[in-house]
Amino acid sequence: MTTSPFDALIAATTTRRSALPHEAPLGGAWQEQATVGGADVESVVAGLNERQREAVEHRGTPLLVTAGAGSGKTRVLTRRIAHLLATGDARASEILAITFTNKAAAEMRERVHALVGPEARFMQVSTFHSLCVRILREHHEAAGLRSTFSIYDAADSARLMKMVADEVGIDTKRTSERVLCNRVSDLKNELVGPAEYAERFHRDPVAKAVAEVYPLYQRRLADAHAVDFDDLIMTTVMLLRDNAAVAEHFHRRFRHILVDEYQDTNHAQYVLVTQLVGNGRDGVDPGQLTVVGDSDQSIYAFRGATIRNIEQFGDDFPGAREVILDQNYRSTQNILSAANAVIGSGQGQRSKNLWTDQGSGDKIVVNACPSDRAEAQFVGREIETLHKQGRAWSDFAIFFRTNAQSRLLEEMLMGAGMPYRLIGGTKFYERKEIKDAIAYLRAASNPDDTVNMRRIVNEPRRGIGPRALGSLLAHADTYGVSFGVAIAHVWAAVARELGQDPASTPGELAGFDTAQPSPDVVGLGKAARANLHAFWQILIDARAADAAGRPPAEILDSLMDATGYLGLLQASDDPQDGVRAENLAELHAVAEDFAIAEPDGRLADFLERISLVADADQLADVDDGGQITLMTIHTAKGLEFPVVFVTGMEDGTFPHSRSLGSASELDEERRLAYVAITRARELLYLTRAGTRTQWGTPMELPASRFLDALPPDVTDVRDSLTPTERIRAASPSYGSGAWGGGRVRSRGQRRIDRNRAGSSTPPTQPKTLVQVSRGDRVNHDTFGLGRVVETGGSGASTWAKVDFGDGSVKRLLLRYAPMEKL
Ligand SMILES: Nc1ncnc2c1ncn2[C@@H]1O[C@H](COP(=O)(O)OP(=O)(O)OP(=O)(O)O)[C@@H](O)[C@H]1O
Ligand SMILES: [Mg+2]
Repeated sequence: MTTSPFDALIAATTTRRSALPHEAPLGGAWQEQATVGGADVESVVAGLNERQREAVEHRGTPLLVTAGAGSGKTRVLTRRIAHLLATGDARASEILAITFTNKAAAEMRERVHALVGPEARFMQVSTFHSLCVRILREHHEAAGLRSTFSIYDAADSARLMKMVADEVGIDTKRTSERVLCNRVSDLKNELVGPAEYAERFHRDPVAKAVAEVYPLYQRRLADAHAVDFDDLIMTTVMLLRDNAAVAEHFHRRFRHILVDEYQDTNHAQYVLVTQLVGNGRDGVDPGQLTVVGDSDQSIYAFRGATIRNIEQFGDDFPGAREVILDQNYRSTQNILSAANAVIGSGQGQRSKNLWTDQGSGDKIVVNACPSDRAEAQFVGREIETLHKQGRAWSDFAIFFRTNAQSRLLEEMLMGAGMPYRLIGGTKFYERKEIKDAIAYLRAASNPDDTVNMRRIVNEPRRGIGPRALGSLLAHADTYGVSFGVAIAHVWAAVARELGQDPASTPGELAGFDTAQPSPDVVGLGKAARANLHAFWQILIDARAADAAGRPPAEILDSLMDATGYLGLLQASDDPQDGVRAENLAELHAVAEDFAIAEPDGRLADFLERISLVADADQLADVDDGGQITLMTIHTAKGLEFPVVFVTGMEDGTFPHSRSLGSASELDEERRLAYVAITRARELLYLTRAGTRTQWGTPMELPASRFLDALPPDVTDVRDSLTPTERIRAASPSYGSGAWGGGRVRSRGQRRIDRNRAGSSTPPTQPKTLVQVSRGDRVNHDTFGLGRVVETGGSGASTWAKVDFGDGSVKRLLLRYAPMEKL
């Protein structure tokens, strides 16, 4: 088995003990200790300004560091850890730092390492999710889980939700499984369990549906020995709440807890932090908590993040000290003035005053291009020119609001032969063949994982149609076993028919207790039975290989070969199948890399590793060999680049069309604009397109309202529109005519995935206005059923106030609202 990071922590403590000079005068451990002792406290605080230094040196009470973007919050956290170690105030194993992405965690570990030496590796730096996985794996029994529990990502959860909705007879055409998943996710982020939710009074039908599916969804997850992403946090919170001994263990272990990007923590994460800090009632002094954040960079409200956590830090942790940083070290003054102006133009935001002593720098280029294609070309030309002037490719980042915008930019870069990497986007792990291959690995690792088992049982086709599927499901139901075990029963029956003894295969490999009688599944054809037998045997062989310590890459290869999955792709003359086969080769490479990093890593460890790869982590995999970075603004949080292009600065693109009906969502878009602008160190470009093709229809969009906020003296406005285009693009009402014939997407297409950073949500398709008047009943994609209580405005700016029950009345611009009249 792999050593868990916690084992490493324990080892660290042991090392320190045996590393006393009189016990071990020579050897690695002792030298390690010498390096730590040798870290010089002064060098750790060198170059910090007075306030930063104050935060780094503070001891004794909880500490909140608030500051605008680029003022050194993350730097303070890193230096503070190094300072705790260098002064001997803490051992590395007593430190827990929580970052937003795994990439940020790796960076922090590296920086501390550079400051204090190898002891850094014994501290725990991770994201909330990775931390919880580790806690749950370590205490799985107390948490009521198997050690090999699966982690379902958003797509797995949606598929499970679909099955559950079908089971209870909820029409997912009316209330899509995504909507149900989002609601359940919101509830989990608020730590509201299924029983508690069921007790509430629900007026609106979506809420009623949620109350119905939530308990069953949880039961099906438990049946499959799986947890979804939100469960990771909620289950850990329950574990620490209900199990005092486990909680005390962590209070003793983590004496210093540091959280970056605190403005983006949700309620569940906040509770987790307070639990880890402890309250002293178990006889262990509360841990020392340090959090840093910027409420103006809160961009995850859609995942339940709340700046309440920052605003009420003082109440939550009495006696807390607050340190406010104001000097920015990242950007030029022009960039900062633009950021100040954009954030200050919101209603809900306080004014910001970021400043630097680095000088005003170049002006911000604002350019309107005739089309999205022309915009991509403009970006390409600028990058080429700057590159010729000596800038490295890695200096450039191109941002967009939604992933759908990346394709044209990619085509342009590919066409021009410029090296780039796309972070997020068509995510590797979301490709069908990759999901299939991982489903095979998961099904091998956990025979009860129903979602993945069902995904592959007929993939590639092995004659398991709806009828055979029905027989298997009925069997599972009758005998109270999982879907996988139903297949195992077929395998056993066929084996007996072939004169073999199923009991000669150990239960861990077969997926059920082979010593017990296994009833046959009724209603299956001969071919289906033979195929299921072969299918299950392949999974048994994979389990045997895993048990024998074979590396995950090898298990993957034999699964792909034995099932014929790879063979079919290779034999196909569809070029896309060729790409799919290449992607599988890429997955093989991922597994090999894993084996290098964790030579003893088993299949379950590999699966855990890949379920936690956040989008931004792809950054870590690429050397800085000079590539332009393409990413959504959400994934850019915390990062910085010398030259930044923010594209798609149009009302309806950015701010996103979905946000236009709600002041609070518009404020969130504004904060996103502030995050985007403050990533730039030296040069900033804000570009927009007069027409943009969305869902196959070219649309004319007016300039983003965020551009209006920019102070004229810091911008260099280059307008490549013709005068007519300019007039058209300036008139919001013009657009609605052009959209008249727009294709209206089906409901399920609109809101794709709220759970994912970088929001891959495609812009809502503007369409002919819904005509509604007071009293009409409507169905909104996200909010469900409601009644119109007021209407106003005219033409493209017609709005309606809709009461969706739950006490929520929303004002929606009809032009953008994904809503139909009933
Ligand atoms: N005292 C300082 N002297 C020189 N450079 C500094 C100082 N403090 C921070 N920096 C640099 O300024 C940049 C921004 O710092 P950092 O990333 O820590 O800011 P932040 O507040 O965490 O930003 P964000 O809000 O975007 O996460 C980094 O390049 C950092 O190295
Ligand atoms: Mg930061």
